[in-house]
Amino acid sequence: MSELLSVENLSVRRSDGHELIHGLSFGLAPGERLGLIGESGSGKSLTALAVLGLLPPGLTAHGSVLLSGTQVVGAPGRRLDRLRGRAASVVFQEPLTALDPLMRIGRQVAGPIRRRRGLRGAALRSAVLAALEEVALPERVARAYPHEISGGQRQRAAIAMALACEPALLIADEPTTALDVTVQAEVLALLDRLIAARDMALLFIGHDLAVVAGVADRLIVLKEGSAVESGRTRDIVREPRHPYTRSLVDSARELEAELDRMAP
Ligand SMILES: Nc1ncnc2c1ncn2[C@@H]1O[C@H](COP(=O)(O)OP(=O)(O)OP(=O)(O)O)[C@@H](O)[C@H]1O
Repeated sequence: MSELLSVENLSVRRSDGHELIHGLSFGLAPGERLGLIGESGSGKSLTALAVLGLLPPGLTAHGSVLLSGTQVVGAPGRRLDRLRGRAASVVFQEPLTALDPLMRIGRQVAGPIRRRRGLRGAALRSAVLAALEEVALPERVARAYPHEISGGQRQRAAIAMALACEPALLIADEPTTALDVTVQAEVLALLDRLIAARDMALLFIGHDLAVVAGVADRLIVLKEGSAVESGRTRDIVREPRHPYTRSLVDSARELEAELDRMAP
């Protein structure tokens, strides 16, 4: 299978030379689901941003990131603009970062649909409603401003915007961490269904093993900017080799046992 994303020896450095990500390598084929797991500050978000060529000022990527055959490291912004959305789009932890507070949801979802599919007028309006329906949002949400809907609905709207570009790869950076547990489960099930239906590849980032293992077929365990373990999710959960991975598995099991005890 040809690779959609090929990351080779990726490092991220600060301008003073301090390295935050140390030589990561991984690949993703169409339809594959990879989870990046690690504690806060382990470098998950920087990896996602480096893949999209979106590192904040002062940080630089080194190595190679081939996204749909285009080299992202060192590429001019214009070339990457064409790639973002189509090759890969992203859903962040906090949906408000993706949403404009002063614009109604319908207009925001319309933006990427117009750019990607060139629709206008009535055709654009019905495509927006279809996109909202796909993420189980009622029609009235189109007329709402972000602050008028719930956190779960905002994240669904952000997912609709990310999917409107029909990306081959969806990067989801802690997409449910800011949500209540029940809403979290609904949004995860929705993502799972949409990704399967569109045969998209997924790079799913999270700190909660139970959540990441539930969506990803393969895992990379990150610690202090390095991959300490990688492999099939099933194998890692059954037989973690690195002590850090073992601690993640143990705490996920403890939580599970605790929930079992609390269950009526
Ligand atoms: N703009 C920046 N300038 C300097 N250092 C940064 C910058 N952004 C992140 N870092 C540092 O890089 C390291 C990795 O950060 P990153 O945000 O990728 O972690 P993370 O695993 O995504 O954590 P979280 O789960 O809290 O989002 C951290 O030590 C962080 O302090």
